[in-house]
Amino acid sequence: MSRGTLGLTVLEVGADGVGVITIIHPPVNSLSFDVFNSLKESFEEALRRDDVKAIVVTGANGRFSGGFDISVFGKIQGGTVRPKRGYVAIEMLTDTLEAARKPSVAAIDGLALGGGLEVAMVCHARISTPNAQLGQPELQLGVIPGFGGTQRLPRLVGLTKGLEMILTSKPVKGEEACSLGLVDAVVSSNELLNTARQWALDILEGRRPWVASLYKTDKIEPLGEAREIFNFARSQTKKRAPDLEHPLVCIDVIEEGIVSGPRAGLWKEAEAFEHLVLSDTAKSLIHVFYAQRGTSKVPGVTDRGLVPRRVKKVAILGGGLMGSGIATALVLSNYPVILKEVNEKFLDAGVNRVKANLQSRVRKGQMTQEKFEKTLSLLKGVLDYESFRDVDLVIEAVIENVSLKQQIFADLEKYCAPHCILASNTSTIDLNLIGERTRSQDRIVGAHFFSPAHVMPLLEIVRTKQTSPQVIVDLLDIGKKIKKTPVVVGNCTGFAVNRMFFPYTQAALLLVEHGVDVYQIDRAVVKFGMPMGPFRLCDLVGFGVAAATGMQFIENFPERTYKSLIIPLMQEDKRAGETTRKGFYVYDDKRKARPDPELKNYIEKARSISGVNIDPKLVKLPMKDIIEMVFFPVVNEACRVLDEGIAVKAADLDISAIMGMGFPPYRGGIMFWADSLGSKYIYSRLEEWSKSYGEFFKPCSYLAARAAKDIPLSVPMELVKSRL
Ligand SMILES: C[C@H](O)CC(=O)SCCNC(=O)CCNC(=O)[C@H](O)C(C)(C)COP(=O)(O)OP(=O)(O)OC[C@H]1O[C@@H](n2cnc3c(N)ncnc32)[C@H](O)[C@@H]1OP(=O)(O)O
Repeated sequence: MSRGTLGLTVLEVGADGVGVITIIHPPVNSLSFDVFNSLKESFEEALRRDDVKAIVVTGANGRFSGGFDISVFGKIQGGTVRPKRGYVAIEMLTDTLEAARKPSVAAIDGLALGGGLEVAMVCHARISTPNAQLGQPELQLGVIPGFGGTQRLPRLVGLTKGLEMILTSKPVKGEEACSLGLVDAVVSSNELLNTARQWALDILEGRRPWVASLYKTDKIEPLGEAREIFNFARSQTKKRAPDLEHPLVCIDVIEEGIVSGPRAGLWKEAEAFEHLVLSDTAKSLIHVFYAQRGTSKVPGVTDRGLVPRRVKKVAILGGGLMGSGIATALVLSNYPVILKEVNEKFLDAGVNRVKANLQSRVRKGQMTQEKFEKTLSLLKGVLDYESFRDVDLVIEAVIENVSLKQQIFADLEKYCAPHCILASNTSTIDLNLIGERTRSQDRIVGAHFFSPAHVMPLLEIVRTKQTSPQVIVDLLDIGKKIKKTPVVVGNCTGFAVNRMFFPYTQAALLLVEHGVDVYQIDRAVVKFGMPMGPFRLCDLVGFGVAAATGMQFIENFPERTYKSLIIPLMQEDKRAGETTRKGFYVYDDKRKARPDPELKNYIEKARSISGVNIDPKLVKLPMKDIIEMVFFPVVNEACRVLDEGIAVKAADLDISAIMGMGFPPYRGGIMFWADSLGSKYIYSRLEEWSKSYGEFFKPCSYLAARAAKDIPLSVPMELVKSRL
């Protein structure tokens, strides 16, 4: 047995002559250097000992391994750890484990991801359970598989599938892995170890093949064909992620192995990995990995030892777009749901929306007909509150009308059990106001979903000063169960995401009125990595929604509102965005957007009414400046949100921006990106623009204070106080 502080492996030798090496590093058995060193020692011991004839590698507590220990990336980036090139991939895995004179079999339960799968692939066979997940998700972290995965996976499953698995980062489950040739047999968890032991002995005695996957060639196409596959993958990758370097490097590395042989491929992989791990993209994506997990750690709430209560049944009020989307998300995660509407017609429409959402999954092959029936049977439509007595959570998703919501919450208090959580999906109305006519303030909470609610990954959990920590812990748990990333925020107009969205749209409108081309802004923003520009998004959301949300901000934050007339003028002409086929763009039958030459008339009219002149400096504004003028006001607002305590930490705003606004994850989120540019720089730019274009750009006091001492925006306040 070898021990390390960051995990270890244990070798146990059975009477059958099989040495079982177990990776132990909770919670996911990640592979730190301690684990690797211990793995090498355990292996060498197994090879030395005469009572060991064959080896099985497995992971403790039903998880093979979640891959290389991601926390080590930070140490490599910080220069405190400098791994020797090729040490793990070549010296250890290839020349010690794969080349061993005793056969080894990987017994995979739970997870074999990244480095975990790479360890499994150097074994001479793999047995997995049906639910095991096997994959190479490294590209999601801005790196490539670095322990031989680029070479072995394509040799086991074929080039096309290997490229697909690596480029999409999507894992496959046991059965599929078996049909692809990635694993050799699928058995239940109970049978896993015994089957793997026997398999290892069978290899030893020649009853099963002894395969070194690095040298397999039977699934690799002839060179000409392989090159075509690589070129196709390159062109698809460039289309999907034009700004990212690492997916293309990954294709080059795989190709090197096919063209020059797998050992050359391993060396190229090692070299590329070393370079990529230090890239800004990897730093950003690794930050996002931790930030995403950090959203469910809320000081004063999740550190009290509270256990989430079991939510057995949920009721939803309102079967509109939001209500039906939320219902879909819940039934998809096996929650029985009651959907309440005010009359049969609306109820039918609501239920049909849920049905359509589920049917679209069946059409896309993501759900069987049988599962569809079963999932839909979890939904029950009702017209009154009678069946609300045994629900544990209600989510109100009716129209944004204060008195209606107040009435609903007063009714809920009468009909629901005292423990039932009373949540509202409001995106604008103060929760204190909504609960004014109840005495249930401690169980009133916001559950703000984003449309379409069954697709968008973010859930804002909005707490008031009275919301009990238990209710927040319960909602965090439900959020995770329905596969959302929950972010806990304070109660204010717009919460975190809409607070950031508002200046984004406003800045874009301000620029247009001062002379920047609408389409140039959208192009710059898309080039920056957003899924679409602010104007295309306005068209998609519809001017009605955009204007209604805008009004909330104008009322609440008048001093920093830029009042553009472009949208109201278009609305006067019955242009409302994509639904009317005319907005900032015009749309054809297939909803394809084209620039509209008539748009300039509205812009000119808006300018003349508001007395705004074209600024020659802005007419040919470079891309970089467009991005800064659109996003620095967002940074400014994010600073206010943090300063007011609406968000708990900067990383939560990074996740809110990525999942709620579509901010490019490879830039690490809004605050992470801002810190890469520096608070001083952002402050000086905003200050300069506020002189030319008004209060809208005025840097807030949080930003000013940080800039004065050049302190990063994301450093927590407690750590900053002494420096300010
Ligand atoms: C050279 C090599 O090719 C490079 C690599 O191997 S890179 C690593 C590749 N592996 C990955 O990308 C897997 C990343 N992990 C995951 O996707 C998910 O954590 C998982 C599917 C393994 C488990 O998911 P889930 O059960 O929901 O638990 P989750 O909350 O995500 O993780 C549990 C804890 O394990 C940690 N963790 C997960 N994977 C980790 C890893 N590879 N390294 C270090 N910590 C890890 C998480 O940070 C979290 O810590 P916390 O409790 O302190 O917040």
